Amino acid sequence: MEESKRNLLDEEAKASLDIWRYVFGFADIAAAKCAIDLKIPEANENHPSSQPVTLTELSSAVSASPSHLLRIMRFLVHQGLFKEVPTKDGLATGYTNTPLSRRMMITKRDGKSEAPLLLLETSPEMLAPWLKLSSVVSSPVLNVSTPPPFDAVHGKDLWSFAQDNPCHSELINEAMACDARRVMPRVAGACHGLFDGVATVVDVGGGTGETLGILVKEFPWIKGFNFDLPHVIEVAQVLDGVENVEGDMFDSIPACDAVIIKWVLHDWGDKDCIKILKNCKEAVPPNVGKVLIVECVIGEKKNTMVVEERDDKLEHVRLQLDMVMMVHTSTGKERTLKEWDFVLTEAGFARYEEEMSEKAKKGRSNFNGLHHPVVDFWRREVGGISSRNFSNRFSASENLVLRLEIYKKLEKHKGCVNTVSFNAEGDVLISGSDDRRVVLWDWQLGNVKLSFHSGHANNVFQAKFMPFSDDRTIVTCAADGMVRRASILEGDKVETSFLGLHQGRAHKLCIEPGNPHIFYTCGEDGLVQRFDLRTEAPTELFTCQSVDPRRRNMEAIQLNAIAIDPRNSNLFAVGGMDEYARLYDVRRFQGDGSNGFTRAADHFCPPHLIGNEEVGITGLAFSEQSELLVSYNDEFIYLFTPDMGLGSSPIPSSPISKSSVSKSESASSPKDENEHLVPLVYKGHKNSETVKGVNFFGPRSEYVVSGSDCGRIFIWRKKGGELIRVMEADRHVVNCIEPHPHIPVLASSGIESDIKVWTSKAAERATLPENIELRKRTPRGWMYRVSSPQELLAQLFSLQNRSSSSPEREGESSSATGRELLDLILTFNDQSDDENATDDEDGNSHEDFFS
Ligand SMILES: C[S@@+](CC[C@H](N)C(=O)[O-])C[C@H]1O[C@@H](n2cnc3c(N)ncnc32)[C@H](O)[C@@H]1O
Repeated sequence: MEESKRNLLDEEAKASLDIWRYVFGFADIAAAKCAIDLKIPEANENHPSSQPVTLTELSSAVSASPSHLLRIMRFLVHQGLFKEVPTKDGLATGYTNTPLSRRMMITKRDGKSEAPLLLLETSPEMLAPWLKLSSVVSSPVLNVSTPPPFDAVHGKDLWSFAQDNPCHSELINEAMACDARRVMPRVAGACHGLFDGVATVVDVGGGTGETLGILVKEFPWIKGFNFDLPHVIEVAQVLDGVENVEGDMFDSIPACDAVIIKWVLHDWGDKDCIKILKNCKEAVPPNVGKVLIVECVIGEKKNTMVVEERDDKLEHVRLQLDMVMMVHTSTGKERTLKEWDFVLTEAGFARYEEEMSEKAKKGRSNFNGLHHPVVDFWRREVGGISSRNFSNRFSASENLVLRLEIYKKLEKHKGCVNTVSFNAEGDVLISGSDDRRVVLWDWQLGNVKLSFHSGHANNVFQAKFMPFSDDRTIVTCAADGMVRRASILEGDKVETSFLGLHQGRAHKLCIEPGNPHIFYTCGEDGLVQRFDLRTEAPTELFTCQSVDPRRRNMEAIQLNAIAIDPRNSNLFAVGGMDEYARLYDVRRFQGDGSNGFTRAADHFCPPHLIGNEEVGITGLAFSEQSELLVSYNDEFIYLFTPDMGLGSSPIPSSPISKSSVSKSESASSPKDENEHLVPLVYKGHKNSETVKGVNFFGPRSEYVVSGSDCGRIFIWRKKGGELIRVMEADRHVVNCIEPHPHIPVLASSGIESDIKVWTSKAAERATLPENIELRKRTPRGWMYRVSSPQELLAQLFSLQNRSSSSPEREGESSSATGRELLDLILTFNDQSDDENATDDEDGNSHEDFFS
């Protein structure tokens, strides 16, 4: 037989069967509704013997006539809704549930049951308008004379009808809530990061609040506002973290950081839809606000007029839903991407992003999706970029900086916390403390994931995860001069080992970006070492020396800070006890520690500080644009662009000037003719005590952050240097501020033993405090925190060595050395008065580690 003929016959055969789906199709729905009404799935599920339920047992459980029930069950078993299987003794048969019938349990609120939706759609009020479908279609234009089907039957639109009929309103609300339970956990899962930094969310047309209830549980920092018509709000749930607000979305929507609008826009035609979207847009802050739309997208037609083979069997459901809109709403419709584009553009949204649910995505490739995520789409005001980039763009918002407030205080350490940093993913925070312990935190929950002794004999100054080590390799440096490695083994067992040593304290380490093996350390001995975890011993790169040729090889510059340029990991900068930040190029290292490499490739110093012996550098950071941020003690923070360098041999204008340029004089009248070469300055904080870090904040380093001796955190706009935020953090000095790698979250620590995690959750935007002048505090002496007699001795020896190995220093600045010595002793006395015993959890005292 010819192929075309055979096809025709096949089609005929199929049609002769399919026709009955239409003739008696309603029987499927009605029988399912009957099962729900009688609670047959519940009777099967709750049968005490966990045996198949016999007909007699079932009829008694649901109070139904056995003969009718038998026919209903025969039909539903044939439909695959229930199974009929032999009882254990094999003497009879009984019924059991299937996954499908479990989705029809009206008493279940598990996110799977669709029974309330089925009951709504099969209610007489919703069924009657279906019979009027043809009248809408035959009418060329929707106008007063041909009202939409629902209005034609009930004399008013659905929402007015619901307002006047509380029982029907309850059916709608229950149906919507059951859908929210199914969809929202998926939306929340896919929105990872989307709500970071979002303090307030309004759910427009939120029904009785189920959607927001799920969101605020998932993202507990959110304050939710459930916004709906008064008759819905009257019966809305009272939920923690959710406020119910009545109103009309066509008038206005309460101001918030983000709007969610789920299954609402499809109820309305384009004109109304654009009006609602405009109101959503107005409710959120310009440029950074988010509008999250949860709706389905109908597949586009191809030229052949065949619906694009888009993804999955759900396309049928989407098209059914479009029919529902035609019957039950006045102007509502499901939209294709093009149609969504139209309403979004008309509403003034410049950018948006479409996101498929994971299941819908999978369905695209394997066509077996029996799942029912009709909702597979949401859009964001800021779009066209990946989720991570999206959150990054978001984190740059000044609005978020102004809403930063303490989200969690992490309490476990028993001494000052000298270092905090995040892992690459950003879900774990690592800290190190004077108590010599390292703690890994689930900072979102505020829980300790792991706490272990670093193996250091003194205050841990830095602890960082090595990249691509699955967060199992940690490197540390400390006041004992040691550099150590901690390996997290199976069962969270930790092994620590010695890697290298500095004479005097080892303040900082920096890791080559993306390299799981290589990092650098610097210490008060002026030494910079390169560690490669694949080799046994570190490489001593060089000892930092004075820029003055007469002093070279005589006096090491104590180093406090080291940072790698993220754009060129060959370049790193160091800073310490003089005025110059030095930039080195590791490629110039020749292996013998001589000539080329020991000289820095470039030097940076604000002109007015050149020759100033009083200042030193405590913190360094590179921006994403290779700018270098330098924090000076007893002075300010400066931002150097790469072209501001003084070269490899900056020669002080005169013999090292003791009569340095006075700060105020130079700050107000920089001596640079090239105005653009003067580094930007950030002022207001105080950096006299401790070795204070400095950092950038924001995905493109839009902000500069620093702690202060007054216990506050200062945030400046990088561009222009304007101070925009001063946050109360600690009672004492704040040393360390670390930004989260992806989202607008900060961690801070200092002299107190807790860590503060800051998120943008404040309801109000903060303003600058009236009086930013610093509180007077008794200085403890710059950079001296001496917590044991042993450390005091070590510091004294170090000081003595530095002086004796530097006759010039002795000659020129013996008074400075004497002052350092006095500071040191006074500081120790001061601290030993109020210092608690810092025995760690293992019961080890400091002495144990010295022995
Ligand atoms: C299809 S339901 C969606 C409910 C909920 N968003 C969900 O998906 O579970 C539409 C909601 O929009 C609400 N609504 C209708 N007109 C409104 C208006 N003018 N202002 C605010 N809400 C409205 C209805 O009361 C209803 O709760």
